[in-house]
Amino acid sequence: MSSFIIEATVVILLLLYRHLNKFWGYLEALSVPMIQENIFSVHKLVFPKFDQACLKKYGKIWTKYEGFVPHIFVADPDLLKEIMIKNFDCFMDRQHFPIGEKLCSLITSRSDAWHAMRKLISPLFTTAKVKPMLGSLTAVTDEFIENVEKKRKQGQDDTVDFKPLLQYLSLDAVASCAFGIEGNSFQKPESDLYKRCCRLFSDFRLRSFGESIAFYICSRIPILLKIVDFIGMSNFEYLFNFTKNIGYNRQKTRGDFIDKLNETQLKNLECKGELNENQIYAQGIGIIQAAFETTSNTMGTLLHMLAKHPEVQSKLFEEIQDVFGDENVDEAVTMDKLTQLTYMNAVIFENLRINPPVCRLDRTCIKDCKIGDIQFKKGTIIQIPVYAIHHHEEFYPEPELFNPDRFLGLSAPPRGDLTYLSFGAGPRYCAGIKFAMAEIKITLLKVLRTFILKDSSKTKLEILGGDLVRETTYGLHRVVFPTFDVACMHKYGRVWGKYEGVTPHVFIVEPELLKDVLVKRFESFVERQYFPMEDKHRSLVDARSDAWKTMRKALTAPFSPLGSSRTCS
Ligand code: HEM
Repeated sequence: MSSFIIEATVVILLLLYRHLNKFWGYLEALSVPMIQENIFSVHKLVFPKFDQACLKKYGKIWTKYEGFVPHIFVADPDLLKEIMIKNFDCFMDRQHFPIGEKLCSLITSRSDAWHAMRKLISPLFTTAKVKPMLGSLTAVTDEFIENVEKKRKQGQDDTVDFKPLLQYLSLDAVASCAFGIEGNSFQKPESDLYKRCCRLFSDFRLRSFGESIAFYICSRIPILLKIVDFIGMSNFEYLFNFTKNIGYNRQKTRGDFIDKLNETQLKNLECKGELNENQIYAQGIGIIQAAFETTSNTMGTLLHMLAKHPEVQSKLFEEIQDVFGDENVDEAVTMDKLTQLTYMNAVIFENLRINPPVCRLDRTCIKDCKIGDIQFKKGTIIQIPVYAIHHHEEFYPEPELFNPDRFLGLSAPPRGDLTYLSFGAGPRYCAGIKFAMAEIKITLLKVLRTFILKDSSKTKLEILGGDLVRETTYGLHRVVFPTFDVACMHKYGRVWGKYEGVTPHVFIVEPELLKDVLVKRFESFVERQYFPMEDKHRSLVDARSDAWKTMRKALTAPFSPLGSSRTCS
């Protein structure tokens, strides 16, 4: 008996040794740079910046072992095309986390389950499906604007921290459009739903040396991940029950995401379908996980970039005025109008290049496969350093420059060469892009019609370290000033008036009337607003009537008649 135990132990140890060593020497043989991981400082590591430094130092491919698992980092667009598109069947899955089949949504699903889930979810966020959601989106953005204004008044020096407000907005948008419920996040900012959504991301961050070490050990022995809950399983469980409850209690159909889940479950009961009940209602986790932080993060970084780049802000405002004129946005928003905002597309795409909310993508090799000189072994993780690719000089000259003109004329993000990866690539491309773009565009146009975003010493955007989902979280503070002119135009239309003391002032935005004042009837509006000063101090800028004519004639320098005010003579 005792010899049997010894033999069995030896066999088990040999099998374990063989299993753990199945990749022994694999990365070393690839003859590409291999890096060592500093396991003591993962909590301090800012992954996007670290990847950027690696790309610069090692070139477009580098590798490392995470425990016994080989990771290959690929920043080469041609190789990425092979992995993400041409050989998709060998690299279909994302990196696996042990969350169990019950809580597995489209995001975390693998192989056959992924096919069935994608078939279920893809048709739910097409342009035709997003159209009827525009009303709900505008209502949620109205509430957002009201709350920004409230916060601005409550705070000092017009500073508003946009981060939580944008999170409420994106949560309420998905709650109302997909789940058919009122999120009410602005009224109940500490709701369980909101807190769970935040924890989906914050629980996945390492904050200390101890957590770095614990995660290092647990990630090498996956069964421990189920005991030491690094993933935040209770958040997944909460969102699963949240979705199922809404599904079960739905009285009237609305043609939305929840109806689709219920419909699929009903068919399932009639004859067994490709997905079981758990897999169907787990999709709620995926939709919230995919929509919440990505969209709020994008809108936050966008507002940040616009505060830092007033020239882009003005150009965008002009485009919004061209498309919407003095129409009430709530009534005028249509998919067609949103499509006409082409400069806005370019601004959004450029912001997502500089600040991609998903800074790294990954794939697992599920079948041995050779591409070029590289033999990919089943079980290898492919890491795609999106942030580093987007900030690489070879792909984007002057990569740190915010230049929306790079994407002028594009109605969708570039998908040709794989140097632009904000929404991913290949068959696992983002399934909610149409919804995300509509939400971002409506928010932007409402913000810019109500406020002017200004930079201040408090304007801040930072990428937090130790983020294991590789999804960055930014702390955002901005200064906003509602502009009197913009607010009035919104309220009163293209012409309005006021008295300043006893002097009447007429404000004109109407282009035809402006043409009359500035050009056709120039003789009646030659002078700028009068400020008392001695005539001998008046230059061309403040000269009056005849004096102006004489000076203007004498000066040959180019001089534009554009001015902000004219006095009627
Ligand atoms: C600006 C906002 C968004 C960004 C930047 C974004 C980005 C991404 C990225 C990078 C991926 C991974 C793609 C890959 O692995 O190749 C992804 C996947 C996904 N996104 Fe989005 N997303 C956004 C908004 C949304 C919204 C609002 C929804 C839903 C309403 C959504 C639903 C999904 C789903 C379901 C997946 C998983 C697709 C699959 O695995 O087949 N996303 N998204």
